[in-house]
Amino acid sequence: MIDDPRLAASQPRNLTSGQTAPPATPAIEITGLRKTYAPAGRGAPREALRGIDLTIPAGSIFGLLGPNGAGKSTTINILAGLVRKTEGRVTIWGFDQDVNPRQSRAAIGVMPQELNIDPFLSPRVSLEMQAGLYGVPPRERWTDELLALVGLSDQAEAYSRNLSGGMKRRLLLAKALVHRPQVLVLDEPTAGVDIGLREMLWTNVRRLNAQGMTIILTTHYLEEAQSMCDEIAIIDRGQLVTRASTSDLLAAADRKVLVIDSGGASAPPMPEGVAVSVRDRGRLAFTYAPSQVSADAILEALRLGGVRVRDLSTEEADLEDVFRSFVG
Ligand SMILES: Nc1ncnc2c1ncn2[C@@H]1O[C@H](COP(=O)(O)OP(=O)(O)OP(=O)(O)O)[C@@H](O)[C@H]1O
Repeated sequence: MIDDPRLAASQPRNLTSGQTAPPATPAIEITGLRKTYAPAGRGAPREALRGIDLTIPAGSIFGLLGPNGAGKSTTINILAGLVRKTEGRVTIWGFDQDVNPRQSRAAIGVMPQELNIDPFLSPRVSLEMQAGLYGVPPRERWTDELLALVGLSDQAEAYSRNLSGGMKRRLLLAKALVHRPQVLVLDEPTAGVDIGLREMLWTNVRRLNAQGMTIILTTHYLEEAQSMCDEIAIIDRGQLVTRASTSDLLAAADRKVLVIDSGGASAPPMPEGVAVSVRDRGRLAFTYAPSQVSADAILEALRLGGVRVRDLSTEEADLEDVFRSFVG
């Protein structure tokens, strides 16, 4: 069920000018969220969300991760008011979606995955119309600033159908910001985009976040989530499997790699739990769980085996390891 964005509240909050401090309440509070899609034809109903509880603190850059079909888009579409939840409670910037639908809608802006742009409107007209739909009075609009922010000032009057795919994405970001939402949701914003657009996006995200905007991000690029997000939730098959700060998740991954240049010597017997592989230029890589085995034990095994260590480096776990440990 698609709701009409014209129902949104007409009170833009001047967050990006730094007027609104984050509230004591979280940016988003989700409790017992369930979504069952009605069956298509004679098929079975599809349970996309099976009881999600999630709190997203104000001011964070929050990553919502999960494999295909996990329920990320369903969650985001419920937050955006585009999909009706089956059960549960959703609060955005302190406003309960069911009690204060207009205020909760006005507090959130969503940059969707799909390029849903009217081909016959220019970026300027698109932004003005979007601002109108959100009830932003003309004197409070920031169309020129937004066009500059996303690097579309030169294309402001062009037909949107003549914009490149990357430019359309820039316009989607600007559209999500017309009503100066406190919470910005980016649904797979960098899927298939070039490096220039990525950089523009991350620069803007960091800038908006520094000004107090809460950012929620879904992405399949885990290195991007690792570098951008303070906190991460992983969902799988409609359920929350973990939620923690990025640094705590990485620390808990319990995986390290010790890489040595042995001058071509092969690996001697290793303590239990150490996996050996060969890297480029014959370097040996020892993967181990720091909670079970110390680097010292590996070096001692090398010494006992008569292997000289010419050079040595270590690698920490990354978000990919964390992700794999939770969703296989
Ligand atoms: N409109 C719909 N009607 C029926 N089932 C749907 C609908 N939208 C999503 N689903 C189903 O709900 C489940 C969750 O889908 P969702 O799109 O939320 O996952 P996702 O985590 O965003 O996946 P992806 O990373 O592939 O975009 C999937 O099984 C999907 O097939």
